[in-house]
Amino acid sequence: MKTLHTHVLGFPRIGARRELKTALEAFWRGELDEAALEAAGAALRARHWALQADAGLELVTVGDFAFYDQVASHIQLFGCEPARFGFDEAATPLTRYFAMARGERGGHTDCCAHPHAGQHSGHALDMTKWFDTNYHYLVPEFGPETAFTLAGERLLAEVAEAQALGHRVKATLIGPLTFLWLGTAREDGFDRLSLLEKLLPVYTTLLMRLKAQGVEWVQVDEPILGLDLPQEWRNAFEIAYWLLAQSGARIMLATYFSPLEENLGLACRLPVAGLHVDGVRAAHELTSVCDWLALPKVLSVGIVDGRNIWRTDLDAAIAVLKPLLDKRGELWLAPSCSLLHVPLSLANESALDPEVRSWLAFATEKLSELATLKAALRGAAAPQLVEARAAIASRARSTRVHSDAVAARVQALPGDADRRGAPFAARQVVQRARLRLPAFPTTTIGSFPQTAAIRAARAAFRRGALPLAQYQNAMRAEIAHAVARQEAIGLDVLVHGEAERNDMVEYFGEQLDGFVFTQHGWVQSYGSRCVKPPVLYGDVARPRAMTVDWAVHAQSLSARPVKGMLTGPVTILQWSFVRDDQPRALTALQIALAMRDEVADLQAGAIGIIQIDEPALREGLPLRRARWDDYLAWATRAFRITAGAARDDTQIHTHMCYAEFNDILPQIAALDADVITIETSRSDMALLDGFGKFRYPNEIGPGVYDIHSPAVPGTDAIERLLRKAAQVIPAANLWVNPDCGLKTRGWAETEAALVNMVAAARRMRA
Ligand SMILES: CN1c2c(nc(N)[nH]c2=O)NC[C@@H]1CNc1ccc(C(=O)N[C@@H](CCC(=O)N[C@@H](CCC(=O)N[C@@H](CCC(=O)O)C(=O)O)C(=O)O)C(=O)O)cc1
Ligand SMILES: N[C@@H](CCS)C(=O)O
Ligand SMILES: [Zn+2]
Repeated sequence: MKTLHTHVLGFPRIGARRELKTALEAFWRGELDEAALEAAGAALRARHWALQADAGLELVTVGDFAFYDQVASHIQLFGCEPARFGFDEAATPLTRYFAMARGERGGHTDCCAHPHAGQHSGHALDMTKWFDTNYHYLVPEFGPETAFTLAGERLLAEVAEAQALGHRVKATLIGPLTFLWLGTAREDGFDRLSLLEKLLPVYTTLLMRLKAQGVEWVQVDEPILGLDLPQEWRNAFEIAYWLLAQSGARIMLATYFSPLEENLGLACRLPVAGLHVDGVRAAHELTSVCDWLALPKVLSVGIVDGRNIWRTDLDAAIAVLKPLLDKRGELWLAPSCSLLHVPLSLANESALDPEVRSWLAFATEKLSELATLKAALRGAAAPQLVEARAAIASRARSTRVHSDAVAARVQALPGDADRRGAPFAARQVVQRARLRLPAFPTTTIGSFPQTAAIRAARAAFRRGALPLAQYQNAMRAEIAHAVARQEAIGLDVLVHGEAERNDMVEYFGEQLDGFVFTQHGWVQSYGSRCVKPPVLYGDVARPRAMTVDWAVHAQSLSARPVKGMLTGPVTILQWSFVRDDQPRALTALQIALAMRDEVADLQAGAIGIIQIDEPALREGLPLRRARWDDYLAWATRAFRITAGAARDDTQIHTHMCYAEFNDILPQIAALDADVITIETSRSDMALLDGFGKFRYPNEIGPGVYDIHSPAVPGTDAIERLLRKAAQVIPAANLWVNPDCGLKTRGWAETEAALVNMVAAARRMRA
């Protein structure tokens, strides 16, 4: 008799109507107390466990819920809150949790971070990308003084909560090695791995407590097994899991996002009861894992894509799974990774194009796919299989996916389409003559505060309560307001402020052919902040100009240059759900061609400076270094093709934030943007050293203040950073700007900060 089980590694927690966001933000505003916030969390957990149980999952997953971030929850669970916060005994766990997440002044509002020498002791934990996803986690801080205790009871309480609702439980934990890997050393040279010895006993105690509480399986996530690991980290796995095995808990070791490659044998050897592998990104390894993983260890196959929203081709999946099942006699079926990275449900997507909708599966629909696969593999009747087959066939033969015009344009693309006319040095001369900017020109990154009024106007427009013309007038007034304030502040290069954009990617997706967008397809980006990634289903084309009217309007209001503002092809690709029926490189090229036309139209509209944002260029790097070159070649070419429409006297800017750039500096230089603005303030300009050493040839705007905090930087502090920057970059090539856009900030602090920034630039000129 063959055994089949279905499970999930994790489930979205934000709620179908972003109930978690609403509750959190009300709590932070002081409108909800702790008990009410806890009740909102419990209601979401109960609902999500019920969805899992209703889909026939024998075990519901407990421990994937977090009020802000699952890594932060582990910091509390293991009692390693950084001492710098100086929490007093009276502080409740939730107060401490949100202080770590948002800073003691509650200012953390955006995505990226680096330790900053000048920050106050209660500043928020650093935040960075979770592997190659658009989710951001809070970075644990480790040092020789770090101690671990089983401090948080929340996980055990959630287990009891699920059991009280009648569920059988699989608990989920981040594994000890991944937890240490994801952290940062508070002092240079400190080896995080040296903490393993202190950490393991706490894991063992926790595993024993979970077992005693009746938890049948514990999923322990070690996604770092898909990375190029130093040998000492690989060695540590054997010792660590031998010790954890002493707990007697049944461990399902979970790997995802990347093939195991040289770690495959190691993962299969570890003394655990089961191994989960990513059957989408590491499909080619399934046979080897099946052979190497000795029975009676359980193999869990992540056969349903947890990172994308397409329906699974169930026949193809069955063809993969059947031989594995025949060989092993037991198989667990799951999504490839946690479903945190996809929206919750298609149920409320009434406005979605019905044909495209039939091709999709969000988290809830992925649960049904698991159920159908289980039934089909058992030989039971699975009527859903028929419907699924029809949808897959409809997508494969749809004439809407392919456009002859797009294919012809790609085919006819001249070999030099990714080249500007003259080299940078010559362009710099003509741009300087045209723009006549002072030394240390000041600018901002694009967005100004997305105020409640702006969002309310857009919400009213979408509801049909505000006519298009009135909405457009409201946005034009916001743009005029932003331009006037920038002139008053004394900035040299202005922006229109992006008031009309819901999101820097969704906005373009909505206007391009080949995309559809959802009404409720929210995916958590960090904390309460969400994004609604567009769905890129077909060949991309630009039916009409997307930003020109707004930019020309802004430019008409000022004699100073206004930067046109575009999102680059790699970032649009990276932050959308993209088609899986052609290489990402080709999709990026199609987007690049559409954005190239926008560059040409802005230029024709007399916009002399155009910024093409590529904050996701670094994030798109494959997790394995061996694949970097291929990715970087097509990604940088896509950018250059977009920029390639610019004349020599049109200045092309690009912007990147939250990334470690030093390992891809040659490729950043190869973008050949005339100016790059990057996030550097939180690293105290350390990030700029690489650009200096590399002798980065073009102009640079190193961010001089952190936009994640409401704190207003002083003129002296900004000047200090600029002087530091001028030591590594020729002063003639330096721009002055904040780290990133200001959309999450309020106007009062924005204005005060920019006034100081302009004053610092003037001092530098003097
Ligand atoms: C720069 N970042 C981005 C990433 N990915 C993107 N796709 N976009 C990005 O900008 N990844 C890395 C970082 C992550 N940083 C952020 C920062 C901020 C947010 C954020 O604020 N998200 C908003 C949602 C933004 C949005 O789409 N707004 C829409 C809808 C607004 C809305 O919720 N409306 C309400 C009604 C409001 C009212 O009546 O007043 C509703 O519809 O119910 C819009 O402006 O129209 C968030 O709120 O989470 C995300 C990532
Ligand atoms: N132009 C965008 C870039 C964000 S990374 C903004 O200013 O918000
Ligand atoms: Zn940015």
